[in-house]
Amino acid sequence: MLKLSPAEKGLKGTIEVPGDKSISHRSVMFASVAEGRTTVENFLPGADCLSTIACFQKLGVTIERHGNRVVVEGKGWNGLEEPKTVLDTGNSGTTTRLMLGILAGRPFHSVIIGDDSIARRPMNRVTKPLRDMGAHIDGRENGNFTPLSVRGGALRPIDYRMPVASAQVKSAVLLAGLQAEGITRIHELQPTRDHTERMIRAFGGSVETDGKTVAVRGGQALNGTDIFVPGDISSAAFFMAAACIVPGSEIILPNVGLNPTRAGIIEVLEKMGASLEVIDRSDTKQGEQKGTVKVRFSALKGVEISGALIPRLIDEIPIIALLATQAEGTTVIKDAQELKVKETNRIDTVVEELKKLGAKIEATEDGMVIEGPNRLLCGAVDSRGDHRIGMMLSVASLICRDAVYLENAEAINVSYPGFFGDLKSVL
Ligand SMILES: O=C(O)C1=C[C@@H](OP(=O)(O)O)[C@@H](O)[C@H](O)C1
Ligand SMILES: C=C(OP(=O)(O)O)C(=O)O
Repeated sequence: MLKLSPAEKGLKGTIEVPGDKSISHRSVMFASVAEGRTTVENFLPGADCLSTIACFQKLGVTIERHGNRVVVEGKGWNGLEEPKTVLDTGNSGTTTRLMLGILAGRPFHSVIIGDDSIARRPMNRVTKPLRDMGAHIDGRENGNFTPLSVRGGALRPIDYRMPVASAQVKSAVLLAGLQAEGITRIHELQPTRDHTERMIRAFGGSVETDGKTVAVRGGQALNGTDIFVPGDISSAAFFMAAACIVPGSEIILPNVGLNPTRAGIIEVLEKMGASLEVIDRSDTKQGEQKGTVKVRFSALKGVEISGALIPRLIDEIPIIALLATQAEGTTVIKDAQELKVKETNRIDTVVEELKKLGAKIEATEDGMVIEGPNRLLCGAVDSRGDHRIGMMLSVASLICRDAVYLENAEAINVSYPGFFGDLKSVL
């Protein structure tokens, strides 16, 4: 159990958060199926992205990592080989679902397993469209849960109307579509993060998008390239929130990814009245936006968050819930039922863990309602193996009346291995 003490003064300083998790996964996946060498700079060495590297190594791809620099020797789609052992995706939904899209078109057998959390997360959202495209996928409960076994092969394109707003589903179908003969078209329920689309273009491919529909032609050549991964806005969000709620704080976060399909947290903070500034905006070579975010302690007010905004901040909802406990008035989060199928049921875990600290928070069918501001107390809390819950509770401890004891803090390594070091640097 980790003892976390309240902050004695405002948080001050500069934190360069590690590389974006979504982009790091995709960089290794695309590099593995492209022709030639790809060098990835500022790769996130979190447990999830290391699972992606290990899986593609088992598929016969030469991948070397030196800290945050990864070099992949791609030999094209046909360079992937039948793995001799199971592919372990660990705690990573992104690895599991996107890799299924790649394996769906490969003419060999493979088996995917993950940890206990992955074993509870629904996979039929990807196995269904991939089966419709011609892949043979089986698994527990008719292919809904790991372990999953895949025998891929010749795929036909699909015109797919997504039943959920999920970038993982969209990306799995796009990766299968790149291997199908003809044009695969995906109609999104709501726009979701578009890193896969940007990555296809970065590797020399083409993809058409109009904000609602994404279309890709199969059989395109993808070529190795150099990738720079911007900092993860989902990781930066924990320090943005810490700065907002600890009196006297001022934190500077350079090099944060600001892709508009991911940057909903910035809009919410502005709506809540946070003192926040974005400067030095620029684009990476792969067309991902980035910039420096400066945040100061601020008086916050409650807001309503719903609809198309939800997919643009889905992973930030746990930390938004904490912010809401310190905001004047009521915060209502709706249309967020997808939270139930993350690493944990994030509606229940957020509500139950924050209640232990005295928060006025209630779960609803598709989100939560929070009343603020209220002083948080102290006590023992549990990440329950969910990295984002672990980081949210660590930030909460900064404003608690007394020490907080955090169980399963190591889960944070999934997306932010240096989290506690970075936090200490601004205390
Ligand atoms: O595509 C991605 O990289 C991700 C998409 C989101 O999941 P869904 O697609 O399930 O919404 C997000 O929650 C996850 O952390 C990463
Ligand atoms: C939901 C998450 O990741 P994944 O789906 O890749 O496990 C997350 O990082 O919050």
